[in-house]
Amino acid sequence: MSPLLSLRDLRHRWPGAAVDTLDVPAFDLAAGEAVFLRGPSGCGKSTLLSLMAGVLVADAGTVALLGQDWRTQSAARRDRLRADHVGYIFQQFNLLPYLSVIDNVRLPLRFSARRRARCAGADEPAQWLARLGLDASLWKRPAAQLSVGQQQRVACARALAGRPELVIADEPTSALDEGTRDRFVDALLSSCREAGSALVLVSHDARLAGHFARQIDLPALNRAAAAGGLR
Ligand SMILES: Nc1ncnc2c1ncn2[C@@H]1O[C@H](COP(=O)(O)OP(=O)(O)OP(=O)(O)O)[C@@H](O)[C@H]1O
Repeated sequence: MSPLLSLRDLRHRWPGAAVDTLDVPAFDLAAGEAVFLRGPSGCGKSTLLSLMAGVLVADAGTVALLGQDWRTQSAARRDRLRADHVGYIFQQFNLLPYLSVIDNVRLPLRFSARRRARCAGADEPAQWLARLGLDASLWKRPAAQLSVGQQQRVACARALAGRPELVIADEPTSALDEGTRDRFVDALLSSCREAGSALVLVSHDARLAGHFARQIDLPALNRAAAAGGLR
């Protein structure tokens, strides 16, 4: 079966930089697979996530999601592909603060007919909130009134709404305390399994790696790091 996400001979250099940030010969992610991506600060983890989601386009090589290379798509087509197939959980959540919790979770469905069609029912956004342990008394509140841990659960429910094939999480636990962190990662992993979504999660926190069957050390994968370009 062809992979969900396939990288081949990927090269990326930021404008003005003297060396490549990333030079990755090969990486495949299967449908529904969960991967923990780690590496020291500045090694290119967030850059790689942006390339996987088609937010950035590689200078060379292939980054294909569902067989479609981001580099050969127009900007409008990339936006469409991302809205249809990718859920993104940001370090600072990026919720709309004055919108209610439930409307934040519904947002991706407004931008994607495909994700609307994949919803198990009209109340799927509410089901993800419940699944992630967010009390129903909070669902109509503006997102800004929630605690950091609660907002992070809303961000996960939003990423999962409409069951995108790929969920990307960039340091989603950095604002959480230690006890909450393990529970949060377990809830995210089991929710992704239930949604059938693959997960790429980046964290500095090596202790979280134990939750994942597959772990990737980015400097080991990245020829630019081996060449001494970055570090
Ligand atoms: N918008 C940008 N413009 C130019 N250079 C950038 C930009 N974003 C990142 N970089 C550079 O690319 C390299 C990798 O940065 P990136 O944010 O991907 O690393 P990271 O591993 O995610 O770091 P951290 O763990 O600290 O978040 C760094 O040298 C950084 O300075």
